[in-house]
Amino acid sequence: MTSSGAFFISFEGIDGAGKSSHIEAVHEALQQRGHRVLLTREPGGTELAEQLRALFLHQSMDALTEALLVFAARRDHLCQRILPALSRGETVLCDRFTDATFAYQGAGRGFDLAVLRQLETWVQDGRQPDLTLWFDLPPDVAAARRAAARAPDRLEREDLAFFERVREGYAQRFAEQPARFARVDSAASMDAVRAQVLQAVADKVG
Ligand SMILES: Nc1ncnc2c1ncn2[C@@H]1O[C@H](COP(=O)(O)OP(=O)(O)OP(=O)(O)O)[C@@H](O)[C@H]1O
Ligand SMILES: Cc1cn([C@H]2C[C@H](O)[C@@H](COP(=O)(O)O)O2)c(=O)[nH]c1=O
Repeated sequence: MTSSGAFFISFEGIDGAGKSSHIEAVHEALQQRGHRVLLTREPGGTELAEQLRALFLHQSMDALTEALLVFAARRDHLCQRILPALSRGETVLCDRFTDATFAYQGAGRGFDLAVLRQLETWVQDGRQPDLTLWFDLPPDVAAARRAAARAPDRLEREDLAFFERVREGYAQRFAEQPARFARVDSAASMDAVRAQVLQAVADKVG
């Protein structure tokens, strides 16, 4: 929590795990409790970062380029939107943040974690979410949900083994920083997932 009483909450998980389906419920619950809320996403959230997102999702590139693009987008997003919102006392709900980079580029692509840690330090200067909701779901279930919902983008065309590694990457971050994370069993029904999510937010925000 910042000195102004605002919270920074991130939503994480493999593609199709259910983040987007529940972020709006958190938004509404916090607004009903009187919070002013910034709802945003990564990569994205600013004009520049949204342009980087379009490149990231649709152009092929190597893992270092992926990492540099998402951290460049993150730097702009943090400086232009997230930090100013927190300073104004707004609570920030962010659909993905740096745990995604460790999970996708680190665990998924096998990119050097030490380099990612260095980039994380330069770009964020110690700033981490106050709470990270990790929507955890087996990759085969997530793939079936995605297939029923939409056409895949570049990352979503990766195979199940890739998403197993990404899931393991999230589990690793969870193990390293348990106080920051709440694991959500995303295999449960929509209503049961929403209840877990709202409880985790209430436990943190009060
Ligand atoms: N608990 C659930 N039970 C059944 N279906 C679900 C559940 N949660 C989400 N879904 C469905 O799964 C699909 C993917 O969900 P959603 O778009 O919220 O995932 P996501 O984590 O935001 O994915 P991405 O990160 O790739 O955008 C949607 O069609 C959604 O309706
Ligand atoms: C922040 C971030 C994201 N990604 C990947 C994860 C997803 O496949 C896409 C974003 O799409 P979504 O529908 O908004 O979830 O980008 C990544 O690989 N690395 C990152 O740091």
